[in-house]
Amino acid sequence: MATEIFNFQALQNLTQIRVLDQNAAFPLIEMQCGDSQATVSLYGGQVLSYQNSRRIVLWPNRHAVFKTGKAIRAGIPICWPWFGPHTDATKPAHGFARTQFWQIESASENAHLSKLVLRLTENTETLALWPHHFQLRLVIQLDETSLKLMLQIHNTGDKAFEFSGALHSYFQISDIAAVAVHDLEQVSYRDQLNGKTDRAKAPIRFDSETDRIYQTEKARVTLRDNGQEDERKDTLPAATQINSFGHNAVVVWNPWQNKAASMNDIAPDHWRHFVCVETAVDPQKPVMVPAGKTALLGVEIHDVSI
Ligand SMILES: O=P(O)(O)OC[C@H]1O[C@H](O)[C@H](O)[C@@H](O)[C@@H]1O
Repeated sequence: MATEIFNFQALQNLTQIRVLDQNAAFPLIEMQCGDSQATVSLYGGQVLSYQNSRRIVLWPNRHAVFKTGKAIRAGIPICWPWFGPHTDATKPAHGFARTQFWQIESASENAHLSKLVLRLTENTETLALWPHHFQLRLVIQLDETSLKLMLQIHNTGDKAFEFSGALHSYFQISDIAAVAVHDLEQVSYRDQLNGKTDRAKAPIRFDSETDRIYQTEKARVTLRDNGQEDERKDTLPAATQINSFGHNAVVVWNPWQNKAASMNDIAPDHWRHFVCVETAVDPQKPVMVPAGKTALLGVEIHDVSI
């Protein structure tokens, strides 16, 4: 049954892309290419983990909660068709794409690339929350040096709709005190904690809760991690380049200790080991998609040497 719903047949004969357990309540797909590996959840249409030959790049969150109706806090949740709280408080924060089961549309592989395409179409639940017909396609491409996600947002209805949202990437870091986000200097941001608008000259460093919407269409943001060596002695200096497409904002978020303590899916102190740098469409500047047209929102992530 699950085979038909999720279309696991699309993975037949592939060796680099496989379903971990066809009968699991929350099916996971593993993708490999060379020494790179990613895990994808059909619930949420979500990359849950990504590592390259050198290190873990996306925060896999070993304490993530898998529960229908709740978003999985790990990897890259898809926030769509709105970002943040809805004006109608009965509707879920960050939309419904991250709490729906997606289907496999197609998959392919060669020695240099593993590619998985997931699909989500409107259904009675989504129509009750958002009265529009749509088809989302998430194209996930893993190669030896990068992970690329392209969300194709197709309006299959007969009138235009607007959306906001985010590819809400959680990056694994050695320690929040050891990282800096570069390339957003001089970009105006809205601070979600106090509603004020500001801009900064220096790269972003973290010493308290941070929740900012940077208003930018610039492609590149660099996350540098000085890799303070901890007791495990397994951290390295690293830099991740995050290239965004189709966005008009980049959100930078870390909940810090108190807020993290109120979340049942972040283990004590684990808030120190991730930072979110999100490829976003600002809810104050939604994107309009005319009937029959397609919009794109994408991110490509790779290491850069420092
Ligand atoms: O807990 P969630 O609903 O997944 O949201 C997690 C966070 O997402 C974004 O980064 C928002 O800017 C934050 O305000 C929010 O707290």
